[in-house]
Amino acid sequence: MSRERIYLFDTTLRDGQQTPGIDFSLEEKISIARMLDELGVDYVEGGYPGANPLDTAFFTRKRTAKAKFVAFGMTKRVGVSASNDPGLATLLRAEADAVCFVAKSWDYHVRVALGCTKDENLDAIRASVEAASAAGRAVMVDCEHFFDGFKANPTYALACARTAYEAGARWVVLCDTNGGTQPSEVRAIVEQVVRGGIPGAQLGIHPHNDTGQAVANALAAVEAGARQIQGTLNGIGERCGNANLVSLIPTLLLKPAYAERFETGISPDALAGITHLSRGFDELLNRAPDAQSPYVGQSAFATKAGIHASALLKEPATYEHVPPESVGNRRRVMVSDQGGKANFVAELKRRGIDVPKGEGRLDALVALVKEREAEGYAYEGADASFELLARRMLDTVPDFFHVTSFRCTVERRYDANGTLRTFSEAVVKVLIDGEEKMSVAEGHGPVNALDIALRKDLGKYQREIADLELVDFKVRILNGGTAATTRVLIESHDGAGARWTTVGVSDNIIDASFQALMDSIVFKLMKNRDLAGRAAAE
Ligand SMILES: CC(=O)SCCNC(=O)CCNC(=O)[C@H](O)C(C)(C)COP(=O)(O)OP(=O)(O)OC[C@H]1O[C@@H](n2cnc3c(N)ncnc32)[C@H](O)[C@@H]1OP(=O)(O)O
Ligand SMILES: CC(=O)C(=O)O
Repeated sequence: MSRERIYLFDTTLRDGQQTPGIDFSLEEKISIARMLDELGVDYVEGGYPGANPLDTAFFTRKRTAKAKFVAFGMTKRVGVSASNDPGLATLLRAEADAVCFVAKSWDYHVRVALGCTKDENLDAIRASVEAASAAGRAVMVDCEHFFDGFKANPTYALACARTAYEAGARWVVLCDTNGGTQPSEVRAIVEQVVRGGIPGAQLGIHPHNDTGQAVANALAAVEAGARQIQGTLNGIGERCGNANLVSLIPTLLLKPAYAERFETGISPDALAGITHLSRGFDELLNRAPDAQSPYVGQSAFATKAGIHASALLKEPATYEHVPPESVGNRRRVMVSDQGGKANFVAELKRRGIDVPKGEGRLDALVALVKEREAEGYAYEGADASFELLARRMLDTVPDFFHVTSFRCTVERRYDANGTLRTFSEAVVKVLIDGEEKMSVAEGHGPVNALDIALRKDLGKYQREIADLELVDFKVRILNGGTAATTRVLIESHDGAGARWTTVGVSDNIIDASFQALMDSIVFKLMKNRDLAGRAAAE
């Protein structure tokens, strides 16, 4: 049975640019357009030429090789002809394969926002579509607020959509601009539009995520007949975002309900690169990826639960809805107080430690981890501290050096210029091969001073830790008050590109930080000797 084609339209560079806090540079727009082109979407909407110099510059040449490159803009203004509308002229001068107009389709907006008659708006839609078609562009019309408009005045909303279709638009796109429409309403309204004379093969959906259902709304529209979906990478977009193409694409390709009926332009290889793409896009946005993101998040195929891990390791399908490799993600069986022996055996194996499930020392390790987690440690996020703990119990960890004491002071006083400042100083005494070394350092705060002092003179190990860097420091107070237990997580990396996280817990924040720092240095020394860290680069 032949499958029907679903067309994917990406608006990361236009609606995504309307996300609070997101502002792409020209170079970023160029590289995102390339990423989308390689992914295999059908349309890349580049922005709004004429709205700002950057978007105008972006449209001085076509930015995609395979995908159709789309310029966005509003329909002509009422009161001027299409040929005399400066906004429309800029749009048609843009180097693009297609033009996507935003048109009003809610009579309330026509009255309040445009301040014109309903017929004048219909004329503007018709004239704009005809002008862009005459200029050789494929035309799409985003019917803004279509669903709210249809609920208020179905005859007029449908008239706007039909005007666009009859004037020659290739796609009429129904927008849930305010994002409040529910999937059942989307399905019912799209069905009525198809019955109202616009073929599904020319209908698209542009859902917003204000009730967390943009993806569900896109799928509901497809089920009702629409064949174009507009969305963005990682779901960015105005307010709560747009339909997340990174969630939609795997669903369309992997779920039989869609995969058996429809095809898209996305290849299985591109699908297998989607985790990498999604995380690379977050990197470009300079933000941490959402661990719980469907399909591509770090936790999407992770389990802490002992009962799950035990079955998962027998047959992955017991707890996985699709194979993680199909989207380029990986299975993670984590160790924590929720885990049983199966979690530990799997995680230890990944780290190169083979231990049978019946081994007594394994029971002791599981019990120790649960006991320490009750005290406040969290090993699921502190891979290196877990590995050191396990190796101390099941293997060996060399006694590289021994810190005999440390002291930190914080002083708040006026400096020589009369400015009130804080000064932090640390003194660390270390025993290496029976020889005691003392280091003193100043830092931006006590933990920084301690870190500098600890790493200032580690004798024969000094050169080995030169490329060790602390990249993140997280403090969590586990119970209230100034006498609270504090958990510190430190993320480190080295010149070889490996990353690892260590944990310390104490009722003193400096002591908790010190434990995490010590684990990080010992782990690095172990890693240098190939005694640990086989999983640290993953
Ligand atoms: C739902 C969406 O996401 S649509 C996309 C929204 N994105 C953007 O607005 C980003 C880019 N926009 C801009 O840079 C500017 O708004 C511009 C350049 C387009 C227009 O700027 P200005 O001319 O200064 O107008 P301003 O932004 O103040 O107001 C919008 C005008 O467009 C009119 N307008 C809005 N939608 C339409 C439409 N579909 N067709 C015709 N006119 C429209 C409004 O009535 C208003 O006109 P008015 O100034 O006579 O009241
Ligand atoms: C066009 C658009 O972005 C919207 O209606 O939400």
